[in-house]
Amino acid sequence: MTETFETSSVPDERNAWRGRPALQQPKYEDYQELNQVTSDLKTRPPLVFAGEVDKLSRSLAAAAEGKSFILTGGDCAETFVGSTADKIRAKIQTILQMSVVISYGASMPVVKIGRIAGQYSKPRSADLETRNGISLPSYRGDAVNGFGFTAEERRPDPHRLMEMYQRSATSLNLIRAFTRGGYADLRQVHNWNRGFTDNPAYARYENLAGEIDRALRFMEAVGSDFEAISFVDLYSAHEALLLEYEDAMTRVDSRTGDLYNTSAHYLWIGERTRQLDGAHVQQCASVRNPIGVKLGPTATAEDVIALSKVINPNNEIGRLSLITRMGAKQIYERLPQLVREVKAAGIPVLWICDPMHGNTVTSGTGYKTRRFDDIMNEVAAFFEIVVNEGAIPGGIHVELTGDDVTEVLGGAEELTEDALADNYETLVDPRLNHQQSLELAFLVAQMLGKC
Ligand SMILES: O=C[C@H](O)[C@H](O)COP(=O)(O)O
Ligand SMILES: C=C(OP(=O)(O)O)C(=O)O
Ligand SMILES: [Mn+2]
Repeated sequence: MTETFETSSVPDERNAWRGRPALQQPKYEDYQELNQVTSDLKTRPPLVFAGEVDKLSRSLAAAAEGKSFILTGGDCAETFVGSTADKIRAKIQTILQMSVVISYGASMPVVKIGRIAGQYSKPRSADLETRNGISLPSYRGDAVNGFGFTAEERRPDPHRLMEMYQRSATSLNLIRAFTRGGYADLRQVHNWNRGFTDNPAYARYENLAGEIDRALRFMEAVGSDFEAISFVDLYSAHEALLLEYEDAMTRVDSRTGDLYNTSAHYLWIGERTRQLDGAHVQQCASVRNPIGVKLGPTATAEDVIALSKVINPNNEIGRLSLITRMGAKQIYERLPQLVREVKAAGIPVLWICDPMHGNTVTSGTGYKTRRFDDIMNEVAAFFEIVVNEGAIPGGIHVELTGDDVTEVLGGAEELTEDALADNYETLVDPRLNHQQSLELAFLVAQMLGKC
């Protein structure tokens, strides 16, 4: 049967989230205006297709069994003006390079997922931001309001949801072109590198690319079929935060009658919105997309078991990923017991490490930043702990950019507090720059190789 999406006969689960407590939502002035936008969105074509989502689900199942590894990366908060061809290409290139480093180093297929084409909304710690005695609503991502510190900019505007859709569509179009049209061909492995090879990460990558090149030339010489290396699958992902947007993009798959959220392939529920009876959990439970849940240091095995009952009642492998973000200081205290008890409960989960969100600090110069060493230490600890408990370290989830930003302290180039000001671009959380991302990939390859 041809895959189409219909909005007509809508199953009841679709609306089950309504009426549940919904945290971190914009407070719109005019809900009629919101309804106009969401009615329009409901008529728009899906951004992703059920068949693609199902393919990703199978790959996540493989990762849960240790047969592949998940790499999720991209901005903390995408911006509309930052959704340009150059910036998206640089992010894709970074993800491709990291996955080559990991799969070559650890002989493991890497499933590539971008926090791209939809990561436009943010949960915030505080509803208001105060500067010089003036308080305004916090910036909640370009899908909600503007970053500029004026009342007008900070007013939540429902029309931004339509722009989120449009930007996501053009970004996905570009991703599809890059990953299908020759750019992602493994024979381009050298061309993805850039910068000077006196940079340790680039030099290391250059060596590895040389080895891959020789192997490919050998394969070519013996007449291998190169179809499989000429394109890659790069899936899209974002935090499923804005309930009305995600609802408008949820469609019935005509092949099966099942609901799919067609705004992205993979969706995750944030640490701040993972309440068992909350709207976010209910909404994600109703769709067939694979779902991730962020878990901070207060998460317990009881939380996870209860969440699994709601989100993954049939215990499908790969459907539920647990994205732990404990922080380098707390991981040894929190993660071992969590993994042990979840394993003892016998529920299938995919363990993923987010080494970013438990390691946020403010620099002496006032920047929101992270230490590269903390990030590396949390990843290394994650592997050690998960393996020790007899479970499988299935992936990493990181905030990165393909650009040479100065947002995370340290790394081979030893970025200092003073250097943060040079090229600090993020509107919310600090991201690994291009070379720090590669350095992390080498660590992952090493850790994975030991498993
Ligand atoms: O990824 C995002 C941030 O950690 C989250 O939005 C909270 O940030 P805040 O504490 O600056 O509000
Ligand atoms: C807000 C985020 O994470 P968490 O929900 O883990 O704080 C994020 O991934 O940007
Ligand atoms: Mn973030």
